[in-house]
Amino acid sequence: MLQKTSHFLREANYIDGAWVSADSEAVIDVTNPANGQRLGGVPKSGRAETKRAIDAAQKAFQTFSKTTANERAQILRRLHDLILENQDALAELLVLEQGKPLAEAKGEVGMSAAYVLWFAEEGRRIYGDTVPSPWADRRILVTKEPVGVIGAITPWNFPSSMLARKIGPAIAAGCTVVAKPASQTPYSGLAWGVLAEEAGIPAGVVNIITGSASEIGNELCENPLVRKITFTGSTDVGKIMIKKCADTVKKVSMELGGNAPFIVFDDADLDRAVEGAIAAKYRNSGQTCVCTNRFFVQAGIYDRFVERMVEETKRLKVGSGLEEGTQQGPLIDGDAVEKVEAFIKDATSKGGKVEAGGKRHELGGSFFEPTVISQATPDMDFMQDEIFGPVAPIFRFDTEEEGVAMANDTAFGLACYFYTSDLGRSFRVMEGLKYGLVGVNEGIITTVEAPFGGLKESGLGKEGGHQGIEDYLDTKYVCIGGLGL
Ligand SMILES: NC(=O)C1=CN([C@@H]2O[C@H](COP(=O)(O)OP(=O)(O)OC[C@H]3O[C@@H](n4cnc5c(N)ncnc54)[C@H](OP(=O)(O)O)[C@@H]3O)[C@@H](O)[C@H]2O)C=CC1
Ligand SMILES: O=C(O)CCCC(=O)O
Repeated sequence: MLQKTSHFLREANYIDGAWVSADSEAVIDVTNPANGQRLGGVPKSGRAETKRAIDAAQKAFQTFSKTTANERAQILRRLHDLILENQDALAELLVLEQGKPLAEAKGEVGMSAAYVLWFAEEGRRIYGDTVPSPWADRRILVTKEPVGVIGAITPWNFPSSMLARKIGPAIAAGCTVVAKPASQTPYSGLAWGVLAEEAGIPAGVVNIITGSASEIGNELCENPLVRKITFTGSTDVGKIMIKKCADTVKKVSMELGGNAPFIVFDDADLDRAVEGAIAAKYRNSGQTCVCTNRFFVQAGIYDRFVERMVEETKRLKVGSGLEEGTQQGPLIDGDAVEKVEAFIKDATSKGGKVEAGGKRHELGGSFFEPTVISQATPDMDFMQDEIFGPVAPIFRFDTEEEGVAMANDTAFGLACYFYTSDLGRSFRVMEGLKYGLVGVNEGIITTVEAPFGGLKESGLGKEGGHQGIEDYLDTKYVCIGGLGL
């Protein structure tokens, strides 16, 4: 382990500028998914610790919300520089607890820095409006103000960058944060406490707490001091949180599950489509909410596409994320492996054909072979459910209308992709797909400059882009009379 990595491996919570244990001293074990070995333990905090963190955030908000946008931009720039200075260490930490290949982890940490810089800049452009008044003697202003304390809950698949999308805009807007990282990958979350401390962010502005999901989640949702919940994770938990936030009428932003279709039309550039397909399917071993869940391929190109996908899938190097050249790390845990096996069993029992992979990898543990299944049909489970693993089911369709209808046949609406060389079709299909993110002849599209967020049961709100700061702001209408005009 790099010396600097151990500097970031904190086994305490960061509350009100101090590193503290759980009241009970209980810990949650954290293991390395590549070898099952224990990496360490983090506090198993609950309601009481969360309440203290919220109180600290509320106290800090009183002064932090009064800082200028420029001061906050400087803080965020320091944070950005620190992330980049420590990119290797933070990436190694991420690989150790999450398993993804080091190159992807470095990319994720780079993305975290990019979000922080983006919001440093956006914070200086929080403009209000002056509105033409219907009254000759009054004037109308519309101002934007930070919403207050933010509760942020993040998943294990992007333990660094999902916090960047929440802490970045919160600080830029003048809010304070209580964040709960996933229990399987808490170190990358706690590292934000180290970074905040070293960037000189005032105590109480950023608090990171690990522990019982339901206790911390309930306190964040129910405490009236928290004015907004931002959550990335499964749709099931997102729905619970939306309901819990109703009693205190909080703002909610939800980045939930996806069921991304990847449509390949007969007129697509096959090489480009296969390259995009491999990236969109197997990034983070398929454990990304924007990873392709279902490939829909038009009949005229179907066999050639399957053949090429199989060829490229078999080439993927599976191994520990820290090993040079690894393209596929382990899945997060044994449950994830069992879930993937169940999808394959269901598909093969209904006529699906395993063309590549299909079983646990010889490396053992939670390593799984990248898998291609042809002859997929809509009655198979992955038509509706998120696989979140390295399985590529390939469905066949005949007409454009049929392809789009199959792609839209889901409760989800996060990312979708399609490949065609026909400009008219590009617009027709783009407009017909009910998704928040659309890749046209591109398989990797996430960037800090663009609004990321789903439709339907994939979520509410946007992260990134100029839209990404809106949810951290309240809009206030001010009517000024008595001006003697
Ligand atoms: N959209 C996305 O990016 C993601 C989608 N998923 C999907 O969800 C499936 C399950 O993954 P999983 O990690 O269990 O996702 P969860 O939604 O369960 O976990 C995400 C975060 O929510 C927390 N959480 C869990 N239950 C509650 C609760 N009742 N109240 C408040 N917070 C809670 C978790 O804490 P803790 O870790 O302590 O349990 C974690 O921090 C995946 O297989 C995938 O299909 C998962 C992750 C990300
Ligand atoms: O899976 C997610 O929740 C976010 C994906 C971010 C990315 O595309 O880099």
